[in-house]
Amino acid sequence: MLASRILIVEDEGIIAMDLRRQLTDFGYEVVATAFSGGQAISLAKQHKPDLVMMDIVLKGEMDGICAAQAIKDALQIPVIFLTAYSDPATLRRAKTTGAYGYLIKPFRPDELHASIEVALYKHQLERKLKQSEQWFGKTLHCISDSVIATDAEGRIRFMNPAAETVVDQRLEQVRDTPIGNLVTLLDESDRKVIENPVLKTLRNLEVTQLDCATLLVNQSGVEIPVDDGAAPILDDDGSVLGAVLVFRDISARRQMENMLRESEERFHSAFDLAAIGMALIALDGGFLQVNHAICDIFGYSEAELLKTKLQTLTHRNQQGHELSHHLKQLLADELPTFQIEVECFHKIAGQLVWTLLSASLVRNPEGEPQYFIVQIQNITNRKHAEQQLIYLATHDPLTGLLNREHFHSHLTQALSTVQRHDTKLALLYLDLDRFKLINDTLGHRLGDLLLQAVSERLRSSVRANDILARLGGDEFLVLLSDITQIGDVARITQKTIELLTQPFALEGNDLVITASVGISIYPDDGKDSHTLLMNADAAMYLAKERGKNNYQFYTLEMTERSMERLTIERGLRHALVHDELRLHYQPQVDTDSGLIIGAEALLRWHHPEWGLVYPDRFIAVAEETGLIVPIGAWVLHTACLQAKTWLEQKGPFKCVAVNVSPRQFVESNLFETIKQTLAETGLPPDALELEITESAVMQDPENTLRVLQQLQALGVRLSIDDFGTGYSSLTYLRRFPVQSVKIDRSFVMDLPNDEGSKTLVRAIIALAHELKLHVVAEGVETDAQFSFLKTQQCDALQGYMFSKPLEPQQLKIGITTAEF
Ligand SMILES: Nc1nc2c(ncn2[C@@H]2O[C@H](COP(=O)(O)O[C@H]3[C@@H](O)[C@H](n4cnc5c(=O)[nH]c(N)nc54)O[C@@H]3COP(=O)(O)O)[C@@H](O)[C@H]2O)c(=O)[nH]1
Repeated sequence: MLASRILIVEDEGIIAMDLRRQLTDFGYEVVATAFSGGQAISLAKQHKPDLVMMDIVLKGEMDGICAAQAIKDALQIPVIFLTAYSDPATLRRAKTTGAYGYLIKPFRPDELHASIEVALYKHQLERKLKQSEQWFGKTLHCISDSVIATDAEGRIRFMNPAAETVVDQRLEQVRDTPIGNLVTLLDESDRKVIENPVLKTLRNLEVTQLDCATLLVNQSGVEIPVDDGAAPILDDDGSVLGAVLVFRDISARRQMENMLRESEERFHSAFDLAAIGMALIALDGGFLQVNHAICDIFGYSEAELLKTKLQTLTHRNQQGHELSHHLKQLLADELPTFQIEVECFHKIAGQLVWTLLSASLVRNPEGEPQYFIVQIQNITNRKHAEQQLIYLATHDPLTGLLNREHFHSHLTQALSTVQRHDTKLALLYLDLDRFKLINDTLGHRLGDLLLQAVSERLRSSVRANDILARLGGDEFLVLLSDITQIGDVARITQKTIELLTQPFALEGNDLVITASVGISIYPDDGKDSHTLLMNADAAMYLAKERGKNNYQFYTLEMTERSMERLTIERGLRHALVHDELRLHYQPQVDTDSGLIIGAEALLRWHHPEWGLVYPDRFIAVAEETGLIVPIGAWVLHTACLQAKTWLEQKGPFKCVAVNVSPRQFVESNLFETIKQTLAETGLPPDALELEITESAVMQDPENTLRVLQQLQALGVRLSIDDFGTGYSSLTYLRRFPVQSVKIDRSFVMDLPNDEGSKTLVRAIIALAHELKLHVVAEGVETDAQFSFLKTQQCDALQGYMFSKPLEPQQLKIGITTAEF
């Protein structure tokens, strides 16, 4: 332990030396000896001793008392006076310096030692006390709680800055005033004045805590909510020194509490009155709190729902599993919130409710999950509307069968399944025969009813897992799955065709219809939906070509035919634009005079690579694709222009015959086209003869009749081509306004040897003449045929015997058969 350091102030050298010796003997360190007051002050500043031993009477102007005062003020170093004087005046002066000892010379060494030790101990105690006071003072200065201390009479002795702010007074202004004068306390509930807790504490010497909501009215009259309490300050012996009042401005806390309460109220009213369902749900799924809307959604009362768990209401389908998964993610803090559409059970058994469910998790301040907040909206109507839209987008509205697009996705799906199971699929492409005829003659309403009835029959003819679709018009698709034997496909198809041929009784009509079916098999005829569909279509075309009302399996040749058809279609489009079409003319000669009285315009295609292409190769494609309409218009215009030049030669030439295909009747405004062509070319109407086949008439008799009547009124001549090949020729001869019939080449071919042909040709000519119709025989190749036809008084003849079809400049009008 270090020796205490002492400064001696003594102007008598011997005494000073003696004192130094004594002090050293006691174990103190004498830092210096001063001989005057001034020297004492400067040495004290220099050495900062623990104690000063100060003589009172010193040489010089400053005595020891003044020097001690200066040292205490500047350095707070304790001083012990050493003096030979003990008169009251000196003692009084010495006392005012707060001296730590007063030794009267001469003093004993043990007296000196004891005085020094007491002084040093006392100073040390004081210093610690001061430090402690400073520490507490600073603390009180910094804390946000208000502290007011009073003496035992309740007079204010201390106030920290926080208290000064609340009461709106400085300590200096209110020191020693009774605490009751400084603050007034009110009970917030009844606004009655409450006794200051300090006074109660001083009376009872107990801690007083105010338990009511208290308002402190400060010096400015401002009311501040506080929570406060007072405690007595007791001396070690238990005597009361005063009391301390501690209070806190709780305005901010109140504000927070109010905000929280309001927010809770808002939440509760929002919760209860919300138009959408809201619920607080426990972590195990049990409903903790529900509002009216959620009860309405599920049909349960609040009490019933509170006994229920969310998982018992939700469907155990994929969305139900997703919901459970998302709730777990919320618990694991992997999601902040989520929204999901879930199908739920209504209280009414069997009734399902579609809901949009949003959920988030509430955690306590420690982060532990408490409960879920769930919002539930009833979206059943929207879902039904969506389902309706999906249905409309995927189904044919007339028959309720799948539409083309949706069938495609079903087919693709079926293909991927069948690929895994290594089985076969059969795709049936079914087209009703002559449906158009029914539609046009009996009206679209009946046509629609027929399509619906056909759909029903198709439904009844396939198994539940087979897929049916309507492609549009009168085309249907059937996908037969799990095929093991191709024979089964044939049987099912035949059964379906037969089923469709049973009459349909619709609105008093017994309608008979047939169907042509093309079949493609997976994987033999294609491995993807597009190829299978294309090939079934090709097979269906063959079924049509083979007389309709039958089915055909796809073969490779069909693809070749399809490719050919496609190539021709493309080529024809090109030909139209690039002027590759030509007309050749085959003369028609008067049987009696042998003069050329007309010519049939026959279409040729001068293909840049293929050379001359005959119509047998492309007319069918032109008809199928509708290209016959623009091509036919071109033929009409070209033939009329040519006929006009021949007419102008003033010879026997009467008219040009132009073939008109069935589709021109159906798809173009044929009458207008012809009328305009005649007007543009200047050809008289009766110099134009239109050759229409019986099939054209049969496809749409009503419409054809109407157009023919218009054309007749215009003055155009009409001829039935290929006469005799159709089955209702005679009927139509009577009904239609034709001027001419053309005996088909197939009857002329076997003349005059074949008795049947002879009989038929004879009958046709007789009948036609009976009806005042002009008769032309085509395909006349031999003299024998010519002689027979001449004998039968056939009016005109056409055939290779006279001329093959020629380019227009080769045809010499006015020459006789003899000159060919
Ligand atoms: N819609 C349209 N059809 C047209 C048009 N041009 C022709 N066609 C039709 O194409 C079919 C084939 O015609 P084509 O190859 O020109 O054959 C015609 C004659 O060349 C052929 N014919 C004439 N005389 C004889 C003969 O003595 N022997 C024999 N083997 N063939 C002969 O007959 C065809 C004319 O037949 P038809 O029309 O029935 O009078 C054909 O069906 C044409 O109609 C067109 O512009 N539009």
